[in-house]
Amino acid sequence: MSLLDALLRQGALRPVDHALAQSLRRLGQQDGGTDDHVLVAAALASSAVAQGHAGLDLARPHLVCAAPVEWPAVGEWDAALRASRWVAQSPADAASAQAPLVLEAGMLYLRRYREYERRLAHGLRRIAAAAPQAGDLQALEPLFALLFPDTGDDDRQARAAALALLRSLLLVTGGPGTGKTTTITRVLLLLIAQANRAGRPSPRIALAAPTGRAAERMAESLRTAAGQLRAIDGVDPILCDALPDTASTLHRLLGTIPDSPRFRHDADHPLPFDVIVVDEASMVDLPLMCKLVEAVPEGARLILIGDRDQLPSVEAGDVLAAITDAAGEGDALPASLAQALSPLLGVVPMLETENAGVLSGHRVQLRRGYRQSQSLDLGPLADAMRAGDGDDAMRLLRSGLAGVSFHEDVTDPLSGASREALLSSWRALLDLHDPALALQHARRLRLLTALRDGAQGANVLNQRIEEALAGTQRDPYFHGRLLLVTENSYRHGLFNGDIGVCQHDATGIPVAWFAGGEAGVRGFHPASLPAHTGAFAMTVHKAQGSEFDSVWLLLPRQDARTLSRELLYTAITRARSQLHVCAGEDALRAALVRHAERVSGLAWRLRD
Ligand SMILES: Nc1ncnc2c1ncn2[C@@H]1O[C@H](COP(=O)(O)OP(=O)(O)OP(=O)(O)O)[C@@H](O)[C@H]1O
Repeated sequence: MSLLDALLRQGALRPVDHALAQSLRRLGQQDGGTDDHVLVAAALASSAVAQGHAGLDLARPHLVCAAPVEWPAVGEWDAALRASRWVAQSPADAASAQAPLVLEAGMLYLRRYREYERRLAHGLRRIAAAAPQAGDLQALEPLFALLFPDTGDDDRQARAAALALLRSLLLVTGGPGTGKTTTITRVLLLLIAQANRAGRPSPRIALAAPTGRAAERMAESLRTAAGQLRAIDGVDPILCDALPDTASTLHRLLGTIPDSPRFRHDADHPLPFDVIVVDEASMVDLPLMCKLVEAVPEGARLILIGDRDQLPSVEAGDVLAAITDAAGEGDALPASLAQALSPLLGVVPMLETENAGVLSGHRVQLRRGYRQSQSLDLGPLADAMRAGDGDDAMRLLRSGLAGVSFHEDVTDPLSGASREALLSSWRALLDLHDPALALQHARRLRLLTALRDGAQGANVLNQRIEEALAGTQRDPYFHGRLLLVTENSYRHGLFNGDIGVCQHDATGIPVAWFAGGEAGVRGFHPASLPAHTGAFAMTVHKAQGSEFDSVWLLLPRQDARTLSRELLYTAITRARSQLHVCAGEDALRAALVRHAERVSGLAWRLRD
């Protein structure tokens, strides 16, 4: 039996992956057939994209397919692909310009994804290469000193702000509460001051994030940070007035075209902004990042903010990780840059070479956490999980960190002692009649799970919670039910990940309320809503970009492929003041061993 048939028989391929291989087999029949190695690689390249990889790494097919089969030797596979008419080879293989597959640097891509990767790398290089007008940095020094009073070798927030003045492309990465938004607000204020001093109008600034909820949070944090700036003696309030106070989704920023994968803004119709700031960049996938970067106009700045240790985007990507890898880990700056920034930063570590790569000196990793909640000591556990250190994570969980409760071996938090703790919080929603208050209350508690389906999946958990709150004969939109929107609807202004609450009006008619709009809340008839589901429990993937006062994390009884250290890290860092972890040691350790690694060629495309 051929390897392709064996994979199919084992259920290791989706019908669509198999269909691609089958069509190549059929088309190749007149020319003496297509090698089985090529067919398998084609099916796996298609499957790879569905699993978030940019393509198939021939040396690591197990990342795409866990079937217990013997994979072809890399050399043999590579030779078969090179000999195939379906496979174009880099750099430019004119003879097979229409080939559906591309082989490059040991990776087999579906042509479209290789193009996204190539175009994204090209676009990032273009932005990084543009040096913005620095102006007189000395003149900005008094404002800079007010905004960053602790400037010293170790103040990375100050480093990020100073770099933003001289760089068109900047990545600001860091864990929750490391001051990413605070820093960016100050960066924007400096850019406004810089323009005004030079007699130019304030820059046109766009704030965006991949989901509606993340955009809302970004705008909220920015408004808070702007409020803090106004309180600093000596900061001109007119500069603060020029700060943006709203953010949109990336889709809205780029302008969706109904039934088209294209956007209104692209390379030919660039975005009408001078500074584009994107939060939660780890959630942006390869095609979207490519389209965004291409729409950044010549001379504009792009600032990407994110936490690379979080779960990568569901779609093909892990773009942020690849870009940060290309930018390098170190803090040292090329000598010319370090010297240029010395009026603001004093002495900074310098690189030994000026040519350390196109993205060197374009990234700052913020390390110090500022959101110190007395009640929640998450830092050490987050560090252990990020590092995949099972021993340390188990020790910390068992030792009882402030605000962290470990319910070891609990596989069902909806039964036993924890049941009432969870239900009583949600029951309070049944008695609230003010939608704004109910939405606020909804942020207090969330049950997060790694799975969508099965007894420990979000769907079943929601059904059980809803039954406990409103009975078996319940109205599907009972008063107090929480809803999660699962698709973007521009018509409604509702986006994947938005949370709403159902309330019955005085006449008993159900209305689904969501945050937003002039009044702070917007009501919809439930029948008119875009696709949605219950939201008392949700998957960690859906919770990305949101925070809750109290998080209950449930891990599956047995190891599951979706478990990874990134999933655990993302889940626990959603908690603001209390974290409950319901898990067994085996599942926890298995999750921490697994790295949600994504195959991508972006880092090498950006490196030289
Ligand atoms: N340099 C600083 N000194 C004191 N407090 C700070 C500093 N930087 C940030 N903070 C405070 O820390 C808290 C978190 O800051 P901020 O919201 O900017 O972090 P963040 O990294 O954007 O968080 P998140 O990942 O949740 O978006 C805020 O209350 C902010 O005021």
